[in-house]
Formats: sequence, structure tokens, C-alpha cells
Amino acid sequence: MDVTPESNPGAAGGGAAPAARPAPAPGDGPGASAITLDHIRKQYPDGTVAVQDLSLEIGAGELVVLIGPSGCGKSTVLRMINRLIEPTGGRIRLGDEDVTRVDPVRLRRRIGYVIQNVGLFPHQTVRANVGTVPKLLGWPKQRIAARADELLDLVGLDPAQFGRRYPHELSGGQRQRVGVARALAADPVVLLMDEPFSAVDPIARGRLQEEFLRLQAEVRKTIVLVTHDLDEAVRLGDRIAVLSQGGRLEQYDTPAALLGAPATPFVREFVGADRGIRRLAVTPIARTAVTPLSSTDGLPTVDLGASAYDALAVMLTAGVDRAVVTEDGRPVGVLDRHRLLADGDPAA
Ligand SMILES: Nc1ncnc2c1ncn2[C@@H]1O[C@H](COP(=O)(O)OP(=O)(O)OP(=O)(O)O)[C@@H](O)[C@H]1O
Repeated sequence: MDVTPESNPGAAGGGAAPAARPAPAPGDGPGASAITLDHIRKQYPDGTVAVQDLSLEIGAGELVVLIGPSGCGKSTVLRMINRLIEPTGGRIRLGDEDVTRVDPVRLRRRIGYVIQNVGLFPHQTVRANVGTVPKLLGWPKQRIAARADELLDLVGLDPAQFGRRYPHELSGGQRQRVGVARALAADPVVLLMDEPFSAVDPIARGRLQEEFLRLQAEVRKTIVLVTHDLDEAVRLGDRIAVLSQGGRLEQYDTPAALLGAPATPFVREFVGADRGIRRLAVTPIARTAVTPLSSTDGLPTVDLGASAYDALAVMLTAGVDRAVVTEDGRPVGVLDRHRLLADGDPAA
């Protein structure tokens, strides 16, 4: 099965609007490795074929989301990458290294792994939890402590306040951040995340996702993230791989392309009737929809970097059909609701 984006039926470039967030160029991410899944297969000892034959290329520094119905093999795929589950067929490469030839314990120290409910060690402080892998790697104590504090800062937890606490003294969202800090501590080449935000309430979840995007912009790891939540996939993914039973790849695309041009009836049904709305959230304001400034009296403003969804929300809230578009705080033109929708073509 050939699944490179170029050959995939619904791949980006089929007339769909680009994602609001640019995908990283190959080779981005100094400490990141590309991942190649080459015809991987997993048949469990009881005969269940969880993944039949899956091939997928994930670029260095790219955040790829695996999504699909329960039991389609998402977690199995993720765990084959760090060999918590051994594939029964095919090859997995990190950069140009075949992971099946690497000692699995050493492999896992180079791959960060974040799971739902985190799995922090309850009798260790937050600082000790974050320092787990550096300690295993034999780093000197001072370096471990400094790295733990740096990571806590990075995930938005004040080390002075939280470093000495135990996991039960944290909120669910704070525990999740510690889990992310721990996974990043030894500067892994890859980060695997299995439903990392699903155990927290929707508001904390939104905030965690937001901060996670900021973090990823800073560290640029290669990330494979499993989720059930399409909104999360659209929000976080540079590309989304939609899987059906047996780990069959239905489509592998940018969020905007996936929502704009579902490649199969399965994907069309999976992304649902409100895909037009979702797509607006990942569609930037097209410069062609911005006309020269005329009268701007009383119009609301929206930044040129906002999504079409945000622009529409600003207009609907103000009860008007136009908004002034600003760039670096200065007005650069006027956006008309009808042009926005015509150019964004959300229901294409
Ligand atoms: N140890 C095992 N032995 C036998 N079958 C298994 C084993 N682990 C998982 N499976 C089966 O493999 C298939 C894929 O499971 P997997 O956990 O990868 O799916 P998933 O897409 O992550 O599901 P969910 O979204 O519900 O977590 C399922 O049919 C599951 O029952």
C-alpha cells in the first residue's frame, strides 16, 4: 500500500485551502527523527489481526494524529513504534535506523511516551518524576535537577511551587503537564502520546492543547498522537491519519484537506456533517477576500492571522457583515462575510 501524501487520493493540493498553521518542512526539529512505518502488521497470539498492513511516513518535527473508531488499532500502532508491542511483520525506522534492531529498553529512552492518566510514580516528587529517564541514563544529580526545573517551566509549572509536590497534590491537568515534562526530559527524538488530554475536563483540555501547541512550536519534536476526538485532531495535527478496522489507512492529510475533501465514504461519515464549520477553524483568512479600506466606522476588527472561523464569530457577535482586518495592529483592509465564505468554500 502506497500512502505517501502525493499518492494518497485525498492528499493536500486537491484544491483545498491550506491549514492555518503551516506544516513543518522536512528536516525541521533539531532533536527530531522522521518515522517510517513500512507495511507493518500485528497479529496477536489469539489470532486477532489488529493491524493488517500499514505504511505511513511521518516527517521530522511533524505532529501526526492517528484517529479512528474504537478497536481500529491506533494504540497498537503507537506501541509498535517504541516496541512495547512487537510487530509481526514489516519494518519501522527512526531516521534511517531500523527500530527492530535496537535494544528495546535503550530505544524507549529515546522515545518519550505520554499516556492517559499519565502513570506518574505516586511516591516520588514531581521533580523526581520528571528526572526519571535522565537518572536512568546516569546524568549527574545537579544536571537532572536543573533539567527537571527547566522542563517544569516549559510546561507552565513553577518549579519552586510544584517541584516538591507529590502527584496526588496536583490537579488532573497539572499531572498531565508533568507527564509531558517527564516525556521530554531526556530530549527524545520522538514523542508518542496516547489520548494524552482525555482525562481532563473540556476547559482544562482546551488550555492544555493550546499550551501544548506553544510547547511544540518551541521544541519541534516528531509527535504521534492518538485521539478519539476529531476537534483535538484538527486543532493539533499537522497531518491526520484516519484509520478503520485492522489499521487500514483511509486518508492521510492536513486537517483542512481532510475536512474539505474526504477521500472515502468512511472518512466522510467519520468527519461528519459539521465538517464545514470545523474546516473554517483551520482555514486562514484569504488575502483575496480582503478589499481596500473604505468606511470602517463601527466595524469590529480581526487580525489577518486569525482563522475564517474567528473572523465569522467576530462579525456575528457584532451583528454585522464586515470586519476591519489588521496586521501588526494596523488596519489593512475590509473583510466581507460573503466573500469570506465564498473564498473559504467551507463546504467544498
Ligand atoms: N493483547 C491483545 N490480544 C488480542 N487482541 C488484542 C490485544 N490488544 C488489543 N487487541 C485487539 O486489537 C484491536 C486493536 O486494539 P487497539 O487497542 O490497538 O485499538 P484502538 O484503536 O487503540 O482502540 P481504542 O480507541 O478503543 O483504545 C482490537 O480489536 C483489540 O481487541
